[in-house]
Amino acid sequence: MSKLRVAVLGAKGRIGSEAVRAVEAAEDMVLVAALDRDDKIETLTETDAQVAIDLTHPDAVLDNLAYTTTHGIHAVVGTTGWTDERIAQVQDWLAKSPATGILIAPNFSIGAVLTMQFAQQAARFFESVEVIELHHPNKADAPSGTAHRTAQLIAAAREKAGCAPQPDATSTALDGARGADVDGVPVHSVRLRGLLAHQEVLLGGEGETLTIRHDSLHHKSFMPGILLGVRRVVDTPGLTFGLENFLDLGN
Ligand SMILES: NC(=O)C1=CN([C@@H]2O[C@H](COP(=O)(O)OP(=O)(O)OC[C@H]3O[C@@H](n4cnc5c(N)ncnc54)[C@H](OP(=O)(O)O)[C@@H]3O)[C@@H](O)[C@H]2O)C=CC1
Ligand SMILES: O=C(O)C1=N[C@H](C(=O)O)C[C@H](O)C1
Repeated sequence: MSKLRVAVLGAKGRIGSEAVRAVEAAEDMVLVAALDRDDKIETLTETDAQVAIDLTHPDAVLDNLAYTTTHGIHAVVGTTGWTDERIAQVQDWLAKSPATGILIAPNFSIGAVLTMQFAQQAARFFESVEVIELHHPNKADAPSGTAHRTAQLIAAAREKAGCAPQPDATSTALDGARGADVDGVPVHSVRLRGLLAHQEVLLGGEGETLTIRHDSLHHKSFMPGILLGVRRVVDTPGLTFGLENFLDLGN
């Protein structure tokens, strides 16, 4: 069986450099390009890349996807900063290149994906729910893509179940004290030297609380998900949002 021809964009970055090692170590893949800022993206077509893994920056990812999609190169995207408008733009490009697949995953770690699933399941049973994400201080975006997605999933589950708005008597607050409001769910961002990527979902009801916590302690935690994404995206045309779609979770 021929090996998948894979390129990494953001190859010198924290997660990109780990992805380069993971692709090199994968028996069914060959690394054909490792590009970073200022490298020319045309290398992707020159090296006949089948899949590009984008781990760059929210400011760079759309230009990269414009190129890959136009040239029929599948993409596995970990870069954050996704809004409805940006996703609609990607869908437009895909409509003109219907055989191409793109996986955008807010988080490639299995534990983080499960955290999102558990939070979604639990959300309707508690009056209150808030999300705290904690990351290294070099992170560009806040809240994290994972926390943003977690809050969206929680809000959708609560709306579907007809939950009342969360209790909160705050009538005076410093700017930011109650976090960012994502569809009615407060999301708090901590940036702290020594951390990598961590998230807590706090749920509270009368006389009880439930805390769902996940910790990524090393960038290796994201690699099995990225490699799975590469293997699956080549047979999955169109946009897939979230690694859970490739995990056969049975829901
Ligand atoms: N989905 C997931 O599971 C995960 C997602 N991420 C996300 O991945 C992204 C990268 O994170 P991280 O590795 O920590 O960041 P880094 O800043 O360490 O790495 C990003 C790299 O991409 C380079 N870069 C910038 N623009 C381009 C471009 N146009 N083409 C190619 N390379 C470019 C940067 O260069 P320069 O330094 O010169 O700017 C840098 O080397 C973030 O959005 C982060 O949130 C991170 C971990 C897990
Ligand atoms: O920047 C990071 O480090 C991470 N980014 C992703 C996010 O914003 O959710 C995934 C993980 O949290 C690590």
